[in-house]
Amino acid sequence: MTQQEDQQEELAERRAAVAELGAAVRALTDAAVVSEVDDATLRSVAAAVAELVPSLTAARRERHERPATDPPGSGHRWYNPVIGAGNPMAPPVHVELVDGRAVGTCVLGLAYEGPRGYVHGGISALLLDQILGHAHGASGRPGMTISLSLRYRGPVPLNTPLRITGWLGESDPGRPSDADDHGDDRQPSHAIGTISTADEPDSVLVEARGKFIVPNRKQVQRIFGGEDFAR
Ligand SMILES: CCCCCCCC/C=C\CCCCCCCC(=O)SCCNC(=O)CCNC(=O)[C@H](O)C(C)(C)COP(=O)(O)OP(=O)(O)OC[C@H]1O[C@@H](n2cnc3c(N)ncnc32)[C@H](O)[C@@H]1OP(=O)(O)O
Repeated sequence: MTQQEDQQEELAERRAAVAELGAAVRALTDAAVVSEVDDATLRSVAAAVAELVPSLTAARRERHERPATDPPGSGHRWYNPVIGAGNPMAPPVHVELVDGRAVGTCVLGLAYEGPRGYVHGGISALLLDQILGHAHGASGRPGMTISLSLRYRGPVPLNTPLRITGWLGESDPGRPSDADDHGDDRQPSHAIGTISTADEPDSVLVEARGKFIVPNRKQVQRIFGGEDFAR
């Protein structure tokens, strides 16, 4: 095996282990929010879970440090709170690009509840921000959200397969392209997204409009310390 194949195998192993833990803790979170067992059982589970923490934090990363799952250039985000298999907070949403559109699918359990039986509006905003980000990134230039507005048209049901779609709209027509010495065109992109159930994809429950920019070199330096933020 070449050294590169060795590294690929190691990375795949790491990602599989990370996804395994993510799924197990996600299941624990779901169990914690649906559980109606007696208080003594809740307390004994709490104590058992607390005992597990030090075995994970024995080797830890800090803010700005890359996890082993996301080597430079991979563009991966295994702990992303929406799509990351390693993040128990993430449903996770599975995203595919279909004809230039980003299409996400997921089922949200009771951990994401807002109105009883339905998804919290902030969670809908989180999913749409992500999917708009994918629609923008599909153009080859991943960016950052500078504005996001939502219209909640109908309640989004929990425990129901959902479909989240994002695509790019027209850019600001009147805005001059004042390309500066950092080489960006400083034209925010407009992205549009919707959430519906998988069964009724044409019935829009939430609609989002967002603007994205590609940070220029100075901004990347200021915010991310110069590292290519999207890779
Ligand atoms: C991020 C991860 C990427 C991972 C990629 C992986 C690959 C997979 C692909 C895809 C999936 C990705 C999915 C991610 C989805 C999640 C996205 C998020 O949640 S992003 C976090 C929330 N957003 C922020 O935190 C921005 C916070 N805002 C700022 O930091 C500043 O406002 C900033 C840097 C954007 C501009 O600040 P100044 O001080 O440099 O510039 P000023 O003076 O304020 O701007 C003047 C005008 O010029 C525009 N402008 C500034 N910079 C621009 C630029 N680079 N391009 C175009 N216009 C720009 C501004 O919008 C403003 O316009 P006006 O007055 O509002 O109309």
